[in-house]
Amino acid sequence: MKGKSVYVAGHRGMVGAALLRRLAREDVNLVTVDRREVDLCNQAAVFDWFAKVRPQVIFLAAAKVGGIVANDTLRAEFIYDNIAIAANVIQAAHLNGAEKLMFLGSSCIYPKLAPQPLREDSVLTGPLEPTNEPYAIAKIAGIKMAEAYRSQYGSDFISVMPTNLYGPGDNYHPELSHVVAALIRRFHEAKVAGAKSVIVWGTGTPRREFLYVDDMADACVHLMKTYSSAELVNIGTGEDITIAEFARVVAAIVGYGGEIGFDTSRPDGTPRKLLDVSRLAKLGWRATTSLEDGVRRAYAAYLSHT
Ligand SMILES: NC(=O)C1=CN([C@@H]2O[C@H](COP(=O)(O)OP(=O)(O)OC[C@H]3O[C@@H](n4cnc5c(N)ncnc54)[C@H](OP(=O)(O)O)[C@@H]3O)[C@@H](O)[C@H]2O)C=CC1
Ligand SMILES: C[C@H]1O[C@H](OP(=O)(O)OP(=O)(O)OC[C@H]2O[C@@H](n3cnc4c(=O)[nH]c(N)nc43)[C@H](O)[C@@H]2O)[C@@H](O)[C@@H](O)C1=O
Repeated sequence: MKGKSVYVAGHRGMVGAALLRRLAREDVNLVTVDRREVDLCNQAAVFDWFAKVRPQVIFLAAAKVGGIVANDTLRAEFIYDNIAIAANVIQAAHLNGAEKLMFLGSSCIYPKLAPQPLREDSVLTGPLEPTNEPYAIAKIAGIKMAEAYRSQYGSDFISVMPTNLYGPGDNYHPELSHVVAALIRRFHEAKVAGAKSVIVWGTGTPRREFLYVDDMADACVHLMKTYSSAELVNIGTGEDITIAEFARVVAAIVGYGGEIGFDTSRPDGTPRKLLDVSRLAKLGWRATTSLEDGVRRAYAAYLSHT
């Protein structure tokens, strides 16, 4: 990467912004472009911009992203936008001689009932979780594109599968966000209002693995520098927690002392999503931010923007 032009697609998003923070410590020429100038769903705009700028290294961290309800209700947008973004950027990278591209997938590409922890080779071995099937199918298309361009053209395109992420720059929308941001906001608002109880969606029994976004960015930069192969690489902590336990962690950090109830009319989604991170460990990287520290930092970032 040294001295190269490095394009972060999605630089205003949670992961993209963390990548910019991390890449500021590298000797690279950072390139970004605003969505109002180049809509990555627009093939002509993407092709024109790439032909002009010709970035050498690309982190593809732009996507239509959201929590379980966003995925389940905006199903057409999740499949269309994510297929279009992956197709346009990967093809433009190829046409303009990019030296390396990293595609960001997601742990939701693995079958709903795949053995845990989820190994990279379990992709396409069974049915997907219905709430996020459109998003997962689009992400699988991106993975398969990276693989196909590597095998047909010899392109150095790699794919990483992050677990559930959180941190500064997260989306705090009450309905459309992921669970970490949703609970930080809900517990904070309950504390401020002196509310007696807070409702958490679902049964509280699903298990999730959470990775702090600056750890995610560090893992991406590490792999961009050191990894060149068709096989996927999971990025996570290797540890998970039930949603009920997680809600208690957030409540304690926010300082909310009331009751916690569960709304079982809300979807649980995948019963468990824990990544097997042994490949990543062999490649020389592991997460360093504990869940408590990460949630503390995320809460501080939330407070500084409210
Ligand atoms: N958050 C998570 O828990 C997880 C995320 N991932 C993956 O990580 C990557 C980053 O996610 P995250 O940072 O959380 O998501 P965000 O929603 O925070 O950021 C997404 C970024 O993509 C940009 N974007 C979306 N659509 C377009 C478009 N049509 N044209 C140009 N830019 C566009 C957005 O631009 P703008 O800000 O201008 O709207 C934004 O900067 C994604 O690939 C996601 O699938 C994977 C697993 C878990
Ligand atoms: C990252 C990943 O994110 C999505 O999948 P998900 O893991 O199900 O994500 P989630 O964070 O929205 O929920 C995690 C768990 O938490 C529970 N939960 C409780 N209370 C709230 C709550 O208030 N909000 C939300 N969103 N969830 C809640 C919720 O019921 C579920 O059991 C994918 O669609 C896909 O986009 C993807 O890749």
